[in-house]
Amino acid sequence: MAEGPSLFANGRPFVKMQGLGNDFVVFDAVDEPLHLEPAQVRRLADRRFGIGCDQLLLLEAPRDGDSDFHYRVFNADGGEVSQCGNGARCVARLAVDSGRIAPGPVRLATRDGLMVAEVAAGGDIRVNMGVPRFSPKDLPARFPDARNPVSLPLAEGSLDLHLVSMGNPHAVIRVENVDEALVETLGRALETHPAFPERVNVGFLEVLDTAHARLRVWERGAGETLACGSGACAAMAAGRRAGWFGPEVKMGLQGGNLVISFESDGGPLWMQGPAEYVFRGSIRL
Ligand SMILES: N[C@H](CCC[C@H](N)C(=O)O)C(=O)O
Repeated sequence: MAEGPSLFANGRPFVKMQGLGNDFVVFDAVDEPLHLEPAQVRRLADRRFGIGCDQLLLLEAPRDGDSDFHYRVFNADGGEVSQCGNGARCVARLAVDSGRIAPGPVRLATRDGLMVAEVAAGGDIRVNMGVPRFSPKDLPARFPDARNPVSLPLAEGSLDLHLVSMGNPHAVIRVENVDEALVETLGRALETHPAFPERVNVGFLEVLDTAHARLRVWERGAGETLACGSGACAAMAAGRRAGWFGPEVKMGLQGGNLVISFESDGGPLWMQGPAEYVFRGSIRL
């Protein structure tokens, strides 16, 4: 089919990828740096006027000797953030397939720290998501004291919020049944609550047993997604700290399952799950 030469000439190549339905537009900016304004990110993420995604990811050249790549995350609302777990699996897959590095672990540096990803048996990707942090100031979150969970007064009662930072802020709420959780109503209200100066991702966690749970996440800057990798890690960390979980949990999200495990008590969290290509293309920015 004739491509309509002028329409696609000089477009910037991109790859569309997804992890359990959390979807991404990925630009490989290792050899050719790319600067995007928030308005450009919003348009690229728009499912009618752009390509469409929950987050836009940049794979960049390393900025230090301790990493193979620098990894940047932008939410659909155009804001740059410091972590995206499902996205880390996708850029790790792209990095391995790009042939730029020898087979083996991929060291991804973010604004918040270093993550190591590797291809697991069966083709999934495993990512060391680092050590979860529980001090409200790490999110940041402003509450009268450093207690965690915090009880947030609402018109119809109060909510226990389990606060976790995975490099990005999460508030986890335990619910009896995720299918009946008020994900949009509460998610939207909490995302922009003044207690969270940088806003917050809101997880709704249904504990099935010490090794199984279900989770829905209202994501900062993207709304409810089919899966949230850092949200699954935050929910596991909160549940482990509260005594609900053992050292490994199969976390059931709308888009599928992630396996989240602690390497040791107080140690880093590992997240394992799929990372898939959807299509590639080019677009004039
Ligand atoms: N909305 C998140 C970023 C993406 C997180 C999610 N897609 C994941 O897989 O971790 C935030 O603002 O921190």
